[in-house]
Amino acid sequence: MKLITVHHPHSFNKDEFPPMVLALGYFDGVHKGHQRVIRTAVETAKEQNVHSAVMTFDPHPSVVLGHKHKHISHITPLEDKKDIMRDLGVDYLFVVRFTSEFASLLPQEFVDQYIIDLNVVHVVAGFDYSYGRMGKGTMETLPFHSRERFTFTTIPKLTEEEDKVSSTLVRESLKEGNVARVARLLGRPYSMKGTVIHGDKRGRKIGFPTANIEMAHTYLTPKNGVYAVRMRIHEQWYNGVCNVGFKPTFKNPDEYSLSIEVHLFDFDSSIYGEEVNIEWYKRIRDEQKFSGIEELISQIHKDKDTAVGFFSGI
Ligand SMILES: Cc1cc2nc3c(=O)[nH]c(=O)nc-3n(C[C@H](O)[C@H](O)[C@H](O)COP(=O)(O)O)c2cc1C
Ligand SMILES: Nc1ncnc2c1ncn2[C@@H]1O[C@H](COP(=O)(O)OP(=O)(O)OP(=O)(O)O)[C@@H](O)[C@H]1O
Repeated sequence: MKLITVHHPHSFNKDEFPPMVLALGYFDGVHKGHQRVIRTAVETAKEQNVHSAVMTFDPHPSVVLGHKHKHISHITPLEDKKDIMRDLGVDYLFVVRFTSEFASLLPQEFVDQYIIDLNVVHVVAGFDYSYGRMGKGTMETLPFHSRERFTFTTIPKLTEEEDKVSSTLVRESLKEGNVARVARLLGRPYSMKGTVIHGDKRGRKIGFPTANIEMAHTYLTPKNGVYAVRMRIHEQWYNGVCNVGFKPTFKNPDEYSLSIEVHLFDFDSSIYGEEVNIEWYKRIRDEQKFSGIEELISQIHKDKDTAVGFFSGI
């Protein structure tokens, strides 16, 4: 897959690219709705014997457009998005810098400069895709703006339990800790890359050694609490339990800092500095402040049983 970063105004012209089928969207999460859009682009390109392409933006438009909620954390940070696009068989990934100048392009200017001038012969986007200044361009206006230079496919709404599958719904589900729903929306478990760092070294003493994880990119963290997870180290997956939170049993509110720590089952090696991948499967409970270590230990035993039971059932 070729990665092309584009800064507005660009100076590419048609001859620099082969004919392409282009999927359009921000694609945070590359959820099942996005996958339909991208797979359709890849399949259509194969049928027409041309190349497939995806155009995404960076940073998220909300950062530049001054929305109340700016998305600076991601479901799939750009690095992970690239890997997923590659796995979906995309030939070209265009990452357009979403600047205020780019955002102010008229819909016709966007189509001329970012579709027609890049040698796109067919566009694929979802039913609610919008483009150009104030999002005035829609799938209804695309035939007019296309100047009959390309054709297009509109992907109908994909739903899950009557809700539209969307990046917003994935973000909300992560905020509620509903990682099981997130996995249904993404078509794969939520996953996060990171590095094992040093913690307070208390875990081993209480019989549950934990790997403290520093996230590699700007991931959204699921709601504080305890989860059944899998963690990959050196290509090998292990089951475990993860606590996301402040460890209120041991810390005072003035020293709260968020930690993500994983206790793996059947594992006993030193892994400081290792790069790992965590997959989130099921929320078990809220993080609690226990009145003593013994209570915490007996609760973690129960958490472990819950997670073992969960993994033996799938
Ligand atoms: C499955 C699991 C559940 C946990 N639940 C809580 C909790 O509810 N409250 C809390 O204060 N700490 C909780 N912890 C965090 C422990 O306090 C922490 O693992 C221990 O203090 C070791 O921290 P360290 O690795 O930084 O030394 C949990 C840890 C694990 C692995
Ligand atoms: N559920 C869906 N069904 C069909 N197409 C979708 C669906 N969700 C998104 N798309 C399409 O995928 C492309 C990328 O979507 P985009 O990332 O812009 O928004 P989104 O997933 O709807 O998230 P948000 O919650 O931020 O609006 C767009 O063309 C969009 O119309």
